[in-house]
Amino acid sequence: MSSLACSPIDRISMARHQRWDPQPPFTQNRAVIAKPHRLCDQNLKGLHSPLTPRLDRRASAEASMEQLQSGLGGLGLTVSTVPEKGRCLLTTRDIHPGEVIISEEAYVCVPNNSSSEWRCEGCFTSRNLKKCSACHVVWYCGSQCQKSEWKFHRFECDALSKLDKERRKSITPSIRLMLKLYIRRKLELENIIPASAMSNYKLVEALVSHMSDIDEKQLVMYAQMANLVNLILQWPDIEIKEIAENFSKFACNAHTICDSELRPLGTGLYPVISIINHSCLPNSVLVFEGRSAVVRAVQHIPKAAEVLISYVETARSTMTRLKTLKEQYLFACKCPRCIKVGQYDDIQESATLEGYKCKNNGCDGFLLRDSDDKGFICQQCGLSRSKEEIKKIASEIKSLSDKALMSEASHHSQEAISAYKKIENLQRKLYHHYSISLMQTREKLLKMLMELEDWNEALYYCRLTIPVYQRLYPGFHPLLGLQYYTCGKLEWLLGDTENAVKSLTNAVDVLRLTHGTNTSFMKDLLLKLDEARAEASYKLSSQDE
Ligand SMILES: C[S@@+](CC[C@H](N)C(=O)[O-])C[C@H]1O[C@@H](n2cnc3c(N)ncnc32)[C@H](O)[C@@H]1O
Repeated sequence: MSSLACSPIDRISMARHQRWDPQPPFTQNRAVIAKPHRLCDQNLKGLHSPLTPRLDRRASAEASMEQLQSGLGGLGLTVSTVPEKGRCLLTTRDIHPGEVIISEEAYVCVPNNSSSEWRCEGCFTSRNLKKCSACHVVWYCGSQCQKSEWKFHRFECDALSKLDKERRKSITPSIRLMLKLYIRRKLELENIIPASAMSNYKLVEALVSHMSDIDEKQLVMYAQMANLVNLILQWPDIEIKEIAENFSKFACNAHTICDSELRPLGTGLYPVISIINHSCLPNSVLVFEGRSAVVRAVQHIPKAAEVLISYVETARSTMTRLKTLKEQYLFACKCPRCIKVGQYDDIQESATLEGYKCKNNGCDGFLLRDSDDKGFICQQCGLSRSKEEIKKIASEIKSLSDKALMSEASHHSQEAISAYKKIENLQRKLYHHYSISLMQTREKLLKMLMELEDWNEALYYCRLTIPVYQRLYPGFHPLLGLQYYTCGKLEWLLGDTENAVKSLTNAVDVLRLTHGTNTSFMKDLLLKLDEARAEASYKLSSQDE
């Protein structure tokens, strides 16, 4: 009773392994603003100073805040302000694990299209696409999506169609998100799209921009991008300075929209969910159902507690997380994990995740630099490893990585796999078995082997990653649930029903909290678990007979 109705490759997640891309848009990560090409003159004057506050603007902001509070009140939530963090979202009731805290439609969103990948403007699918025949920038899967987007695209299409071919090529998703933001504002002002308590331009105005904290280089980039937006729209009532500030808002407030398996699809602005602050030990998780953002509790959240999600990959050393948060979100995290920076436990954890292993294969210790910086000493057995030996292995890994990347680029999968296997071998000698780098290589192999439908080998590498996932993502983390799911699907496919039941059960235990149970993704998982259970009991009863 196998469920092999569709091809196995469809049944197994792959692209979420993209999360290790050096430029993440990964899951809860915020959007990365892509640099536009070939831009016109800059206008930096006064960009550092805040926009002139007007009295009427302040009054209407206060009114908008009151409406927001009443909208949130119905959900058992409230907005407050805390020193050092700014606004924050608090609960006014107990929230149970798995409960939806808030869900929000995108105020504006765009697919992350590039020169090599396109998605439908409406539903983000990459199948059966047709280009807009007027602007040649936007794609649709059919007339339904085209119709639903038309009220926005009407204006955008008109503006984009006037650009020459070269300039159209410089239209990045970030530029399009900004165009759509101004179009949405216009539609709201003209009452074509009604503003509501939980969805209006005032909420965008209230977002943090950090304009006075960002460096000159970044400002220049935002000014260039703002110029381009201004040039495209040519509307008299928008200021370059305000557009630049909105780009800065995107950088610390926009979210990467992902599918259920956390594969990035697009970028969206969710002004209410953007009130939620960060913790490296979050009590909630943000997932997407289509273009809607959904925040679910992953633990019990008592009344009057702050709702917290993670903006960054939590499976990183404290130093790495702090650096990323500072660079991208401009704050120093003081969450319960980050305040431990420099303490012995934290040093041990960082050295395990990102450092080297003991030379003695039987030893589980972690290594720290010796006092004269000539090498590293195992903190458990005292054995030392020289810098030269480490450098030698690291340089072998580097040249193999170059080779693997070249093979991948030229679609020589077998060559790439063989190079990655060699890398994995060397990394096992170099890094601790909980190392993130080693896990990334195994993820890479898992993904490539699944593409080649080598299920046995894929399962081998998948199983190796599970203990690392369990350590890196304690509690209820969607990535842990998804890894169990991949493992369960491979086991089921290979006829290892007993283990498939265990892995799929583990997946359900995590994912029902992070993803709920109503989506087609979850219904599919629950169905697979039922089928695996039925097959396992059938096998058992056949053995008894
Ligand atoms: C998406 S906004 C969150 C809402 C924001 N506090 C506000 O007032 O609108 C992200 C910004 O909030 C602040 N923030 C978020 N989490 C924080 C934390 N744990 N500690 C300090 N500041 C934080 C930082 O300024 C960050 O750039």
